[in-house]
Parts: sequence; C-alpha cells; structure tokens
Amino acid sequence: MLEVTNAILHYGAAEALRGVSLTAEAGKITCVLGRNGVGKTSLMRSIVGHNRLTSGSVAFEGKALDRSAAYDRARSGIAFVPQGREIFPLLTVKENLETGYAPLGRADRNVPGHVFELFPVLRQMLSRRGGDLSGGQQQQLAIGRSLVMRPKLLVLDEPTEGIQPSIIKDIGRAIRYLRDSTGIGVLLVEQYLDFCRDLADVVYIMDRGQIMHRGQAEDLDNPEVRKLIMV
Ligand SMILES: Nc1ncnc2c1ncn2[C@@H]1O[C@H](COP(=O)(O)OP(=O)(O)OP(=O)(O)O)[C@@H](O)[C@H]1O
Repeated sequence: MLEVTNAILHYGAAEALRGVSLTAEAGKITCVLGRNGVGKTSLMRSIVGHNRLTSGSVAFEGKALDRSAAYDRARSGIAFVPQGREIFPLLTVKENLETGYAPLGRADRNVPGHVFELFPVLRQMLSRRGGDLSGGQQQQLAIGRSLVMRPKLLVLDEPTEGIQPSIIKDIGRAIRYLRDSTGIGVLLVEQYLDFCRDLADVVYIMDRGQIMHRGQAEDLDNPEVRKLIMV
C-alpha cells in the first residue's frame, strides 16, 4: 500500500536519510525503531509530505506521491499523528476533532463512532479546551482527529512519548483494533521497544539515516538486533 524507495533527504549539507526503502501494508502494523536522531521523524515527514526528498520516491496504492502536497496525501488516505501531538490548545476537543474534516466531502463530515468507543474520554470532554487535557488525553485526541478523515494508512510518530502507562495500554488497544477491525495500515515510529514488540507485524530498525534490519517483532528478542536500538 505504501512504498518508499531509496529515499534520500538533506537538511542543507547534512544527509538525514541515506537511501531508505520501506513498505507498509493494509491490515498490518509496521514499526520503525531506532535511537534518537537516526532519521525516523524525517522519514515520516517525507512520507506525509512535510519534507521534500532530495531523491527517491514515495508511492501510495501504486501512485507516485512525490509531487503531491501534504494536503493531497491526506486526501488520498494518509493520516499523520506527529510527535508532540500538535493539537490546538485553544480549540475545544470537538473543534479539534472537526479540523479532521478538511479533506472530507460534506456527507462524511462526522466523527466515526469508533473514535469515542476507543477513547471515551474524548466524548466526556467534548467542550473542554485541548490545552486543558493531560498529555495522554491530548495524544488520544490527536489520534481521534486523524481517524476522523477515515484514513487508509495511519502514520504515528512516537505516540507513547511522555505518556502514562494506562493510556499507553489504551493506545495500544486502539492501534490493534484499527488493524484488526478496520483493516487500515499503521506505520508506527517508536522508541518504546516492548510496545513495538507487542504490536508490530513488521519491524524496521534505523541507524544514521539507513535501514539496518527488516524483520518480525520476535527479532527484537535477538541481542544482535537489540544492539542496534540500545543507547
Ligand atoms: N529541520 C531540520 N533541519 C536540520 N536538521 C534536522 C532537521 N530535522 C532533523 N534534523 C536532523 O536530522 C537528523 C535526523 O533527525 P530526526 O528527527 O529525523 O530523527 P529521529 O530518529 O526522529 O529522532 P527522535 O527520536 O529524537 O525524534 C538529526 O541529526 C537531526 O538533528
């Protein structure tokens, strides 16, 4: 469904991605692991259209996206939950969810029921301001907002970062539900190894702008593989 081929990305003279190739499939959770600063966020931002690759390509459902703006990639079904969540603190929860309507036609402008089933706290807090929510609740809101646009592929950048364990569990459950019940593809960047180990169908490990390993979640039990992630 998503195919990244030989992606190279520069920030000025610095090379952040050095020939990355990766695929993500519908109905599967693909996890990208790696230490700080190895290029995970740069890769996700290149996929969703916030970074323009120096060379290489990103294709979604067989269509090249390299000339498409982030907005068009969203319309084609790629939703992004960025690191740090980036919800609107002064808008209410309801208004934050409604910002997900942008790429939708008028008939689809509603919040799918499963958003409130997965994250009941959002229903309880609909009229509260985003900025009044805890970090974990904001992460749930950010994921909920991305689901409003009925994505085919959900790209999540470190959804567990700085979040309390009970909410991490809820988020894990939600990701699993989305894979199993809606069949969407999930592309997940993580530093939290056990979270990935529990969820992933496919695991990629990055180091210094390159993919060092592609395999399955069980590979994370292998000390040689773990070494690529440990600080
Ligand atoms: N906008 C930018 N301008 C210049 N350099 C950048 C920019 N964004 C990231 N970098 C650099 O590119 C490299 C990869 O960063 P990136 O954020 O993609 O890594 P990461 O694996 O996501 O790290 P983290 O886990 O800390 O988010 C780092 O050396 C970083 O300093």
